[in-house]
Amino acid sequence: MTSMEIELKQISKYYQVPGKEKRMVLDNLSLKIESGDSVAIVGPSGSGKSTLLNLISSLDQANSGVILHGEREIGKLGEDEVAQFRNRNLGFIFQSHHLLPQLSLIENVLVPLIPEKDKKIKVEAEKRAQELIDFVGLSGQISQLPGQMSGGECQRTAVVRALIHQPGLLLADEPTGSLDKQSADQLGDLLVSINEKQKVTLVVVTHSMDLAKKMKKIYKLDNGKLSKI
Ligand SMILES: Nc1ncnc2c1ncn2[C@@H]1O[C@H](COP(=O)(O)OP(=O)(O)OP(=O)(O)O)[C@@H](O)[C@H]1O
Repeated sequence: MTSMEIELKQISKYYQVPGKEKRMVLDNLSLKIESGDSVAIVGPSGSGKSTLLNLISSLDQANSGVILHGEREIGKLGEDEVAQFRNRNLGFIFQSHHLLPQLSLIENVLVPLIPEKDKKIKVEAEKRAQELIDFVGLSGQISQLPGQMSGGECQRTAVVRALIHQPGLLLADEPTGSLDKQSADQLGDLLVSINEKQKVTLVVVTHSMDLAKKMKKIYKLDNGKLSKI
């Protein structure tokens, strides 16, 4: 997989809670993210950052507009196709690492391969897992359980898990939100080197300007609109 270009054309998204007025969250918004770019989305709480990420990742659908991943228009794919597209092309990192507590580091990293039937793909991914674990500096800890690792180490493990299928796009929602300053700084640097060396486009939603500043571009989301800062 090579890094992916993403384009959002005139996207609008509103929520309609019964008995309440329609709430416009994203208002006719356009954005082009070039292949291999690293982009931070910042903005006040409730401005729609996670909503935007959910649309890019096809977990949610816009009310109007078009989202392109390379040549592919996400809104035109059927449910199964979208799920397959997500599995094969996208990697996700969240504020919480979501590792399974009863599994070791290496077992957690290999979880996304459980449904994989193709032996060759599986073997290649297992080899890649080892290389990625080396890359994030955790090769000495592959047998440890999440409870025996620090928050930063768990989050780095989650990064490896997100990269196991060689996604073209890595999406991170507040990836440093639960880390102390030093671990947050380390994780930010790791995301930057992954963007540069693993050929993956990176989109990070964050409240942290320290993290945002590590990305090549920063956009602020406010009142449904994006502006470059
Ligand atoms: N499923 C939903 N139904 C109704 N309203 C929603 C839904 N999801 C989000 N919202 C509303 O949409 C707005 C944007 O939410 P979103 O979570 O995208 O903001 P955010 O910028 O990520 O916030 P934060 O920084 O606090 O995580 C908020 O006002 C929120 O209450």
